[in-house]
Amino acid sequence: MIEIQDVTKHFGKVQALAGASFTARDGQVTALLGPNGAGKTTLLRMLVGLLRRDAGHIAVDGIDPGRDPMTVRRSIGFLTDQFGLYDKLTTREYLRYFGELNGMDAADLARRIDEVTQLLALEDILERRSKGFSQGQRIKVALARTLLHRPRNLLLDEPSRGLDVMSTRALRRALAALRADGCCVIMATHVMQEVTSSCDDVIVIANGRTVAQGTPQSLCERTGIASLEDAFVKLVGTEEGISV
Ligand SMILES: Nc1ncnc2c1ncn2[C@@H]1O[C@H](COP(=O)(O)OP(=O)(O)OP(=O)(O)O)[C@@H](O)[C@H]1O
Repeated sequence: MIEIQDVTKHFGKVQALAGASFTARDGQVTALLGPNGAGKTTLLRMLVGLLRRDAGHIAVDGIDPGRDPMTVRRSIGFLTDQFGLYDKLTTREYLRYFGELNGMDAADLARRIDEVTQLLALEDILERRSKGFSQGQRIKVALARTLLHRPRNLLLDEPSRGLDVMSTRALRRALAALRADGCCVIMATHVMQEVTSSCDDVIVIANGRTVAQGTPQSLCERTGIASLEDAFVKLVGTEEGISV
C-alpha cells in the first residue's frame, strides 16, 4: 500500500506539489490523472526516493522512502519517461543484466524472462540489440525490466504512450495479472480509455493538489457527468493535457 499525506515540493519558485494526499491500495490499479505540469512525475520520483519532499508524509508498505530509499526501491518497479536501454545489448541480455542486479538466481531469471516475453509479446525483439528500436518497442522492453523482479509496488509513468493496439492489449493483460497477484499499481496517464479499461481507482491532481479520488464511476456520479473525460475536465477546471 502506498500512502501520501499533505506532500509539498518546490523547485525554486515553482510549487510542484502543494499538499497532495492519497492512498493506493494493494490488488488495485490506481490511475494518477492530471493536466501537464500537475505534479504526477514529481510524486512518482518522490515515492522511490529520487526526490526529497519539503513537507508531508509518505509510506510505501509502511516505509518512508526519504528515510530508507534502498528498502523501498527493492519493493518498487518504476517505469519512468527515461527508458535507459543500452544500444549494444539485446533485449534478453538487458533483462538478464537487470535481473542479476536485483539478485535473481539464474534459473528463476531465465524462467521470468520467458514469462515477461510472453506477457508483453517481445518474441520478435528478444534477440535484437535495442539500437534503432521504435518508441513502442523501447517502452515494452522498459516495462519488461520493471516487472522482471516481481516488485509488489509498480509505478508506471505513461506506460501506454507509443503502443500499438496489440501492445496496448499486452499492457492491459500485464496490469490485470499484477492486480490478480495483489500488487499495488499506480499508473500516471493522459489516456482516458486506459483508465476506464484498466483502473479500479482514480486520483485526480491539479496544481500539485489532490482534487478527487474514487472509482471512475464515483467520479462521474460526483460530477453528474457520464463521461470520465468530461468529469475530469470539470474536476480540474481546465481542458489542458487531455488526449484520448
Ligand atoms: N527538476 C525540476 N526543476 C524545476 N521545475 C521542475 C522540475 N521538475 C518538475 N518541475 C516543475 O514542477 C511541476 C510539476 O512537474 P511534473 O513533471 O511533476 O508534472 P506532470 O504532472 O508529470 O506533467 P506531465 O503530464 O506534463 O508529464 C511543473 O511545473 C514542472 O515544470
